[in-house]
Amino acid sequence: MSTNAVWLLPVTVCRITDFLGKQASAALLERAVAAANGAMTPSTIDGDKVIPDVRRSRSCWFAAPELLEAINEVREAVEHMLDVSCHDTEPSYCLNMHNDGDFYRAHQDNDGVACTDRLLTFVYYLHGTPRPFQGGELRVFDVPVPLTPEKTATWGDRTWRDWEPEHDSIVFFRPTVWHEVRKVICPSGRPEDSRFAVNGWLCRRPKLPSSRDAAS
Ligand SMILES: O=C(O)CCC(=O)C(=O)O
Ligand SMILES: [Fe+2]
Repeated sequence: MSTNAVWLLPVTVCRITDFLGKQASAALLERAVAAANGAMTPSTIDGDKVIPDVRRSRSCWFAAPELLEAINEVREAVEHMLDVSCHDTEPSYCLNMHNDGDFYRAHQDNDGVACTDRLLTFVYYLHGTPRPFQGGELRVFDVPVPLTPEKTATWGDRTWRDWEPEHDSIVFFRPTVWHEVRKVICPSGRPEDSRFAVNGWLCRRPKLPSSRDAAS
C-alpha cells in the first residue's frame, strides 16, 4: 500500500455577482477610471517595496463607502462560511489597476508573520463592457496536506481554481490562502480598459494601551 499521498483541499471562496447593481457599479467604475487617469503609483509588497518581478500593477487610495456598507450587510454570512470572526475590525483597502502585462505572483495577504491583523480579504472587481482585457483571473490554490509526516508537499503538487474578475462581482477568502493574479492582456493599453479591483481586508483593531500600561 502506498502512503505517498498529498490531499489537496479546496479553499472556500465566497463569491457574489451583481453585488452593488448596475447604477452603483457604473458610478464606482467612473471614479476608478478618473483615478486611473490621475496619480496612481506602482503597487508595493511588504509595505513599501516595488518588486516588478513579483507584482506589476498600479494602486492608489480610494474611497468606496457604498462598497463597505454592502460588505457589512453580507459580513455575517461570509464570516459563517469562512469560519472567521471579524468582530472589532476596521477596513483597510485601496484601488488596484492591472493593465497590459500586469500580474501579481502567488502570495498570502497574511502569512502568519507579517500582516497578521488581516482577518478577511475582499476583492471587488470593476471593468468596462465588453471586458476590454483577457486573463487576470484570480487563482486560488488548494491546500496540500500530506497523508503521512514523511511525505512533504512540494510546489509541484499544487492544484488551484481560477475565478473570473467579472464586473460588479466580489470575492471573500481567508488572507492566509495562497493566491495570485494571472497576467492581464489588455491590447489597447488604455487606463480605462484596465482590470480594476477595490481590494482590502477587515483588520483587527490595534489594542489601545490600557491606563495600567500607561502608568507602568
Ligand atoms: O486583484 C485580485 O484579484 C487580488 C489582488 C491581491 O491578491 C492583492 O492585492 O493582495
Ligand atoms: Fe492578495
